[in-house]
Amino acid sequence: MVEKIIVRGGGKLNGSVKVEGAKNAVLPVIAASIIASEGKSVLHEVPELADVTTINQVISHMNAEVRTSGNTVTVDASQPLKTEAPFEYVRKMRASVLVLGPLLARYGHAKVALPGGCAIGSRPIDQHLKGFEAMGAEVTVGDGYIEANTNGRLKGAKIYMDFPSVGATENLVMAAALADGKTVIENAAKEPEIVDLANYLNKMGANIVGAGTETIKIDGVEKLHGAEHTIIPDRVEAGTFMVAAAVTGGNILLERAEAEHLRAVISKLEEMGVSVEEEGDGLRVIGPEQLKATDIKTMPHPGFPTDMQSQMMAAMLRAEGTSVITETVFENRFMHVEEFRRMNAKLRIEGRSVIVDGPSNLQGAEVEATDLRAGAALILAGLVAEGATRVTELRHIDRGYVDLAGKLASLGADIERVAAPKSEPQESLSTS
Ligand SMILES: CC(=O)N[C@H]1[C@@H](OP(=O)(O)OP(=O)(O)OC[C@H]2O[C@@H](n3ccc(=O)[nH]c3=O)[C@H](O)[C@@H]2O)O[C@H](CO)[C@@H](O)[C@@H]1O
Ligand SMILES: C=C(OP(=O)(O)O)C(=O)O
Repeated sequence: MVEKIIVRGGGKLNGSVKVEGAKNAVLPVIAASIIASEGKSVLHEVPELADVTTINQVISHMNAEVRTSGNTVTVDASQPLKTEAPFEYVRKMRASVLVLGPLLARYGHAKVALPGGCAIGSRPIDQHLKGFEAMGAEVTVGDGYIEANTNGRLKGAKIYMDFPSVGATENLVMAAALADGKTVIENAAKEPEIVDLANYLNKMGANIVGAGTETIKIDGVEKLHGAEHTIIPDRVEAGTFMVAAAVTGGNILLERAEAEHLRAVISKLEEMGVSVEEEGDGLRVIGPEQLKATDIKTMPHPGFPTDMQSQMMAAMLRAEGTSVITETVFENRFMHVEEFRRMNAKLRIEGRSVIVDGPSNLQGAEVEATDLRAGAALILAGLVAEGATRVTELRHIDRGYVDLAGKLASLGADIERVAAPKSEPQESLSTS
């Protein structure tokens, strides 16, 4: 069914929202669950997202048994698995490539469709493949597939990553967990989701130290077993609701939000005049009457996260003065700028930066979610625009947000998700 979200700008948002388990933590954790040759894994706080359905389909296709009950997912991968992930899944979700490391480590073979480019850039996976090769795998790319093979176990290796890639770090940590000997990954990504994955793997019997720092050391073991694990809260979902409070001058309690994971976002919001205080197991966020301008540069963790760039741009549109936002992680993550312009936003792209002349007098318009965070950012702008904003291409938003419209409505937003008339063009399926 083709749907759209209609949001009408107006009041301040008030109330509380529970933060879901993190999309970017649960995807590698479910991928990692297929390494276990014994026992089941029981995963808690698994968000009901389209991407979670996709990764579950990928591993079910390989013969893993996946059971979902509310926010708990049980994975039994103890039976022999197929070692291939076809294009029909990888085109829906690039994170499907995270099964490469576990399959290669457990079976010495993996064949995964090559992910294409996507709305935010070309996103190569050379750092993943370079690491597998350093561990002794032979990697070939052809006919739209990546195929990796090794004779016997992978070998522990010293790997220097040219850039602290999140996905490459995850793939290599999973592969190294079952390798013969010690692996040291230098210039590793330090994101909280890497720490969550390492904690889960250690519960499965792995021997990983240093996750969350730039050097991760892994002593390979011969086999891993299923384990019970609770997924960390989603810092990007939390950050998105923080911006909702900021732009509307609202007062929102984010239950289960983890301040430690959100340092950069919190300090930038504070510079803009937003109050953020720890309360209970979460964060209370209070927006000011008038936001102030600020400058932001996206960086690998603990720098400012690229996944919050477009939402912060929405906040800058409401801020007094000139803000500059610079994207250094992805080559092309400004597709939302044109959509904001349709809403009468005053902003321009200069190279890798966007200059925002605030505050803009935002007006509702028909806009397209060009990627999942861009979609969220357009809704945030719609919360403070005059009239109705209609956001289409919701499949992107559904990849990463559980019932975003429903949660905002529960905080007092005038927002609804409706079926679009049949005469409108059907959504096409493209690489995410
Ligand atoms: C499922 C998941 O967790 N997705 C997150 C993950 O994506 P993902 O793991 O794809 O992001 P990476 O950290 O790998 O990519 C960052 C940059 O490095 C480049 N690169 C990456 C790998 C490689 O082999 N070669 C290469 O050139 C990419 O094109 C990109 O420009 O981290 C990103 C950066 O925080 C987030 O925006 C995504 O939400
Ligand atoms: C870019 C994102 O995700 P993915 O890497 O899954 O495309 C995101 O979560 O903002």
